[in-house]
Amino acid sequence: MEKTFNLSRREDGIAVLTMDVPGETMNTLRSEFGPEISEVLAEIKADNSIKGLVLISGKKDSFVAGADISMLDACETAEDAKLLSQQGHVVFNELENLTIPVVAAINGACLGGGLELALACHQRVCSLHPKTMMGVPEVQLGLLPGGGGTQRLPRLVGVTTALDMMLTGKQLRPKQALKMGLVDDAVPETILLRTAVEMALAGKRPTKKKKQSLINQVLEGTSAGRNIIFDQAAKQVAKKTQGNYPAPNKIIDCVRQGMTKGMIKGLEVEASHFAELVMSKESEALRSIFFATTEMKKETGAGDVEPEQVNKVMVLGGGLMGGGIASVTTTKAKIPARVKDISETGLSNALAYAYKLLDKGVKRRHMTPAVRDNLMALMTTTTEYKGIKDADIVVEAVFEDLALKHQMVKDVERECSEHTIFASNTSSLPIGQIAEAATRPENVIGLHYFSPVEKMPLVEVIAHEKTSAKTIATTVAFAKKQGKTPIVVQDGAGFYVNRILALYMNEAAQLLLEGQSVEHLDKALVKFGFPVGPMTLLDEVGIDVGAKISPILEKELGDRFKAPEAFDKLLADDRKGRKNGKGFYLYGGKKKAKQVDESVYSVLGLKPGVDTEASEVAQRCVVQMLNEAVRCLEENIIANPRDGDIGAIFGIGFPPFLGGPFHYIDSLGAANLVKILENYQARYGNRFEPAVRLKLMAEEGSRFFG
Ligand SMILES: C[C@@H](O)CC(=O)SCCNC(=O)CCNC(=O)[C@H](O)C(C)(C)COP(=O)(O)OP(=O)(O)OC[C@H]1O[C@@H](n2cnc3c(N)ncnc32)[C@H](O)[C@@H]1OP(=O)(O)O
Repeated sequence: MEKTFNLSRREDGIAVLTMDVPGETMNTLRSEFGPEISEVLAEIKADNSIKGLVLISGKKDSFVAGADISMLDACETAEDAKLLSQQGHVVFNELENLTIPVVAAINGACLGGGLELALACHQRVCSLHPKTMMGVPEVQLGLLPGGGGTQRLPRLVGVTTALDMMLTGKQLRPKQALKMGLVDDAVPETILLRTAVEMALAGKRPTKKKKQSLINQVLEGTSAGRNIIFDQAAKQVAKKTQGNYPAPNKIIDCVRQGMTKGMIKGLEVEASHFAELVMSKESEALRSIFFATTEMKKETGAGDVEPEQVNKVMVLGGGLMGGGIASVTTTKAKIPARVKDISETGLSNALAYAYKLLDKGVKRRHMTPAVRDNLMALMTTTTEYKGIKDADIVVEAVFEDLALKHQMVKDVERECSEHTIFASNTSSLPIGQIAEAATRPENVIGLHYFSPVEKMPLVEVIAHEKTSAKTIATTVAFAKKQGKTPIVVQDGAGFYVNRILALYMNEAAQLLLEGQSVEHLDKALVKFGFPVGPMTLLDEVGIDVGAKISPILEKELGDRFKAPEAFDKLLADDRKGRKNGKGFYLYGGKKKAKQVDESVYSVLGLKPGVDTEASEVAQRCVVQMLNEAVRCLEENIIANPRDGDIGAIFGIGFPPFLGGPFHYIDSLGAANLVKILENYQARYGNRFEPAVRLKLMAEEGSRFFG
């Protein structure tokens, strides 16, 4: 079998151990490497001519991406997982206990177990390559660093910094890593190996500890101080996770026990907690998201049709969405974008949007002012159709008005080229209706972004029946260059995400009208696992936007989408939400904590009654979303349950620890969900009628995933 580790000896006495997993684009750690690495370490220990060791990756631009997640998925018992962690401890301890200096030379992704491997070396030097990132993202998989990271990281960079890294899973750039003492040097890739060799030749030197503030020295230097840190961390975790994610508290416990009772005890606790987490349903759900998104990275959205190159983009409309779309085009995809708006105000908004994003990067030292200015230069503006003849794709982000979009289609076909794609950012209008104005309907597609554009990873790529495969493939590739996760959905009012969201929001509105308070509704759904509650979301999206979409959905999809008429009173009272400072909550006040605008009850003619059980409130809203997701699948709006899960998680923040609507239905059981829906149908009406496919699955006892 081809070896993963290759040991080469240099004349200066430094040995270079190169890790290069055969046939893989990334190095990952697997238990099968155990015997091979132990053999190599024994060879190194036995060879007195070796004065030092450099560990480097044989991959082009990645070091080690962590433990092989598929290996973790294959664990059948907690004992299997615990053994993996313990094996890692043995190998990393053996590496750390070598008497010769060991230096990790890091170029590219150094994540999870990969960073833990580097932490077991005596020193670390990384390259300044754009892909060089270091972090322990295990928490995003519902796990914890199980290769000694919970013990070595705090001892290297301090408890506070280590907890921040482990509880957020943040990935650090070279200069950040150097500043915090995670690495001893950060150098151009061309001299990475040479620098590592020089460090090894210089002999073992403890990594320079970063200077800590006096208060941090006290907090971290005493058990009482550390307990304050741990207790604070636990409070923040409870607020952020609402108790839905077990990993963060286990991370805190590993660090607490290790710092209190020593590293050996800490490693024991780490292996036990790691094992429990590998077997947890939350981690299984989060790992499924990793596998899904990794698989989606390779898909063109149109089979084996190759995308066209997009070299120039035009954005019609410089508003909130247009500004965001132009910004991610220039700052992420690094493609020139020309923004057209009818007013200079709109154009300046788009420029300001991009500048604000980029300047944040400068302030965080992620980029230099020169890079910012170069990227800003990629965005140009116009109030005329000038300088767009060579646009490869035009993204329109104008008002949700069909006639206006028809005019845009005609303008673009007149002013641009025959190959130019017309992509509409419409959130609800069927693309087929927009394409009716086109002489080249094969070039018309939907490209639906979510607000805020720079933060929400999902885009829906909506093909109408005449959209060409080339248009789909080109649009999908373009969205990926913008850093988006695209799902290809079929044409239909509300497409997928807004369609399942609409029923969820309508049910929240019904509950409000039944006397539930605004804050209770929001707290119930946040407790369930959503990032924000439905009333907050309506304020953020815009009550007027919701009111515009509802009738379109009701007309196309049926009465179940009928929004409560009482909500018309909100618009009559000019309540649009955050955008005009008047909605379910108060805006513009000095108080940090959001406050409900109590006057909303009188506008709706309500007196809040007794808030019922939060789980019941959440369930009524969520089962509406689940049921409609199944309908979207049976109508082929979405291609498969995987896309439905990713769309809901990345588009509206469906709780990731549940794996998405379809994974959640599997965990609930189709029969159980049908029973809940039929119970609600009897109590609240036919809007709860179970989807046909769901009833069939209930009868068959089938699941969406194996
Ligand atoms: C011991 C404990 O601490 C446990 C751990 O270490 S848990 C693992 C922690 N590591 C991670 O969570 C990193 C996961 N990977 C990524 O975030 C990304 O892959 C990347 C940032 C490293 C690279 O991203 P990108 O350049 O977009 O490349 P792909 O995502 O497409 O990945 C390329 C191929 O590598 C495979 N891969 C990457 N990481 C892992 C992993 N940890 N386990 C298994 N496989 C991994 C990925 O599946 C791709 O494989 P393919 O055959 O090319 O499809």
